Amino acid sequence: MAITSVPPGHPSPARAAIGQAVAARLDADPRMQRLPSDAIQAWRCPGFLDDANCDWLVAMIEANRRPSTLLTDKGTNANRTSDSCDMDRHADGVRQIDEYIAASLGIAPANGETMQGQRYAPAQHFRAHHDYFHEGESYWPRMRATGGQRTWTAMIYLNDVEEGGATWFPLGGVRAVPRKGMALIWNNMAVDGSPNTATLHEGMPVVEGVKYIVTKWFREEPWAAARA
Ligand SMILES: O=C(O)CCC(=O)C(=O)O
Ligand SMILES: [Fe+2]
Repeated sequence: MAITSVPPGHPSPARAAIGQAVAARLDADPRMQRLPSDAIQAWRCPGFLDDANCDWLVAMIEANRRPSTLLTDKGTNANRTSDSCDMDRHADGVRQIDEYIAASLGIAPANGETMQGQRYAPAQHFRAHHDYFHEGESYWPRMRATGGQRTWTAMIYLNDVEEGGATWFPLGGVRAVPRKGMALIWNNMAVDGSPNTATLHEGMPVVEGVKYIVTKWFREEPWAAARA
């Protein structure tokens, strides 16, 4: 996930096929709005999750949050200053939301990593990064063996933020402003199935208020921890 100058990975027909199938499904879903970009495939979906489920997830994040960690050879936690928590995928409520997100993308729930909750207080942010794994970094063999690349990301904003906290793709030309219940969904791969460097994105600093989100990262294959 660190930003390096070496190519982050290679083309992959399997990932290209996943990208095509999910994009076609989202384009056919009247709830989804494709975001204009030549460089990345991204959709927003206002009202994806209802208020009661958003409030329930916020309460879970409040109960379980701890300072965020990052998977990288170079980064430090200064890159991600929010609090995070893993949502228990087996818990009643989380499982249904997991399945709802997976069904919306048309990806098997088993390919989804554990849903992550995040809370950003004023000035907290998630600096520019890619969600895919850099295949040159030391963690890659371990990731390849446990589900492979992160292909798609689905994020849900759980509240309205007074000011700040937008998700910005500076190379993709996309900026999403948090709205309670809105989903932001994007393909981390390019059309040829290689990691798309233009998916670089950041969670901009919250200026006023608190920002809550949940993120689902989907692997190209079933995620090892979910196979058990
Ligand atoms: O907080 C945001 O808007 C971005 C979060 C993000 O990039 C992630 O969870 O991977
Ligand atoms: Fe991200």
